[in-house]
Amino acid sequence: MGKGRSKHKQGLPDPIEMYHPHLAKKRKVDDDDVKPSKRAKEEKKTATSISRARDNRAAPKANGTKPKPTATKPAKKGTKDTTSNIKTNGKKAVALPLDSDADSDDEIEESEDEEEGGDSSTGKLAAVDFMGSSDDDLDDDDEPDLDDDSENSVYDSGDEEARPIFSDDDLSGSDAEEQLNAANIEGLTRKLDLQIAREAEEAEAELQDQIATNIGTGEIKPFVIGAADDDATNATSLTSVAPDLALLRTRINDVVRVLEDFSNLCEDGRSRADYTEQIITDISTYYGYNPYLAEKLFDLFSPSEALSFFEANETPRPLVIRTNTLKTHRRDLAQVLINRGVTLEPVGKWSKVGLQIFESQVPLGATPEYLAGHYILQAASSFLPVMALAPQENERCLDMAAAPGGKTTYMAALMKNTGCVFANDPSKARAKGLIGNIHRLGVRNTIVCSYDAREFPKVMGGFDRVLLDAPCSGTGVIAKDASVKTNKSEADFLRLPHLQKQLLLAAIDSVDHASKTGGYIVYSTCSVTVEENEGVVEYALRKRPNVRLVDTGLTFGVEGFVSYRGKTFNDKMRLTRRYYPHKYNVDGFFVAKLRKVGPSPAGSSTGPSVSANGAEDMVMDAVPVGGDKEGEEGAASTAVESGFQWSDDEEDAKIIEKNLKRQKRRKGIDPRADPSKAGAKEKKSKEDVSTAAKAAGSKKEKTTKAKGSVRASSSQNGVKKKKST
Ligand SMILES: C[S@@+](CC[C@H](N)C(=O)[O-])C[C@H]1O[C@@H](n2cnc3c(N)ncnc32)[C@H](O)[C@@H]1O
Repeated sequence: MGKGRSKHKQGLPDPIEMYHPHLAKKRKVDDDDVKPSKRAKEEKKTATSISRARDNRAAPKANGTKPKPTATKPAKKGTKDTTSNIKTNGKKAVALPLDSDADSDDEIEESEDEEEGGDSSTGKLAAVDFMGSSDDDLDDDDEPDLDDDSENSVYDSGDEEARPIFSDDDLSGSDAEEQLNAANIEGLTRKLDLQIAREAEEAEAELQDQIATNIGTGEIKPFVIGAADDDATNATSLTSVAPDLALLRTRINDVVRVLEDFSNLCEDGRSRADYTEQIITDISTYYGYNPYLAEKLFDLFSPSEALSFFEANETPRPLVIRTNTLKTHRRDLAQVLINRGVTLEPVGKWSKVGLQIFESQVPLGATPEYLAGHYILQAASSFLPVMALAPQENERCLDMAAAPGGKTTYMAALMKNTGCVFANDPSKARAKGLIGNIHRLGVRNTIVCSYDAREFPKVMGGFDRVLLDAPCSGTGVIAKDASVKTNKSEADFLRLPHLQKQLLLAAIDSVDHASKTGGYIVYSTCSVTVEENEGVVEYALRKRPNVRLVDTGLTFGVEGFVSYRGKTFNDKMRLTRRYYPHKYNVDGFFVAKLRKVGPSPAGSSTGPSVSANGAEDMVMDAVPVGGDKEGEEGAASTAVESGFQWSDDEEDAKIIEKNLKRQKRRKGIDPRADPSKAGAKEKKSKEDVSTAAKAAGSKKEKTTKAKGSVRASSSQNGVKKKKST
């Protein structure tokens, strides 16, 4: 487990270098250069190897070919300290910076800091000792390690110093001088040989580089489009069923270069659109995307950054676990897992609960600690919306789309099992996983319910904070689910934003603007498209003038778009945060935080006027699981030609109505049948919700009762609810 995974730390990264074929190739030469361990020992380790390691680290990915990319392997960020299973971070001290962050939002973590002694240096030393103490049976050096760090190590094991080849102590008098000369000559000759060999290698690599990319001194223009047009066979070979991937890759690189220096490199008579069209065709063939999605994703970035994004989607993100602070401390968990043969390191300074796993001798989903709920396997980026939400103790919070509960259980942990979390998910199958996680992790302040969240304001409101981690197209998690490449069509990018907009309005309407401690809504998706993110937030800002965008409080992330392809968004959209795999080595994600400053407009707290059974069908279709052929056809009729489009309310309504009718027909229900019958079904469906949700009441009149149950739940936890509900 963990082998072959990227070893780059997640989150706030070292400076990112965008993909560049030359650099990549050069870097490969450098990498090869340092490979023979003999040479590594001969050369002085310190300054040179540090700078080389840094260079490597700054280039998380490079040129690659499919299906087995020949890419330079992502350089390892950390150096494995052979005295423990903790990775160092290119620093001399092996200290595990556990919980060294000054800010603290949770008592357990604070107490950890206190335990470490207040003095940060002491704390670090303690951590060193702690890690060192567990080294005896942890040395996995015997294990053939594909990801052996030694190549890129900044330091070898421990603090072992680089020893000079010649030591004064070994030599004396003229004998010594002779020996010295002989040794010197031998040493110098060897050094010279190595240097010559290296130069020859570099020259060869450069030559290959030039041949592959037609770069030369920059005077030769890539002849990419004409080449394909003129030579039908060549064109076919690049785009046919079995395309020549190496050639395709070369052409992609060349077109990127042209697009980034268009006035100098374009062929006569060729427009930017010609090149763009070419590269999108090539990218979809090379990486296996449908052309619609390839274009949509390509448009988000500069050409070279787009290539980095597509490339990053070809490799998995590191495995991360979140410490369940309801049951343990990260330091303790780390130690136990290290003892089990897990190589890990804190996920980054930005999180006090995440551990990034590099290697494991045991299945992490089946350790006693896992079963006891000491941790949950959770992608690093999915910590972020909860951190932005920052739920407080004793608050009443709603997780609108909660299954399988990674975020719900994190919320409960931050609230220290006080107050109340309503965890909602309309998919009963997925809700089972949610309930399982809640039990395993020892969460006691959460009520599970199963509504179409668009109905939530009708069911109950007055929450201090609402998290809407919306169903989405999953364009941020393509590395995890490659089916997204082919099964997301234009129809999905119409249908999903409609649903997301309605869900966001419902989230806003469920919040108590007068909350003493909160009044916040966090909207997140694991998608990077603008329609599902800024587009949805913009719509909500327009429809609900009683909300404002506020700072997410997250310490890293790219600013959201304030304008995109001719559409201008609210100026505050820059407060939203985007996360990209190629930039932070995390899943693609979007996080926006809103504050409700006044009551929602009268009559606004309703979702679409649909029956519950119809709504549930809609919900199921909205869950990101493959393309719905029927849906595609239906929505395609309203689609506009361009790759990027905005829909209005009228369009929303039409699409929803169409979908509902179709779903009813599929179920054998006449869509024109008497709605009162649908009402009967609605009643039945509502009877199905979990017992806890029933207590909350499925009708508005029952809201007061539901709130009573919330109070009961809170007091069960021995906590007095501050705020009157
Ligand atoms: C991105 S997943 C949520 C992941 C979850 N927040 C977590 O961290 O484990 C989106 C969820 O939205 C749910 N969903 C789909 N349509 C919905 C709707 N209309 N109302 C509420 N939830 C919905 C899906 O069942 C799915 O579980």
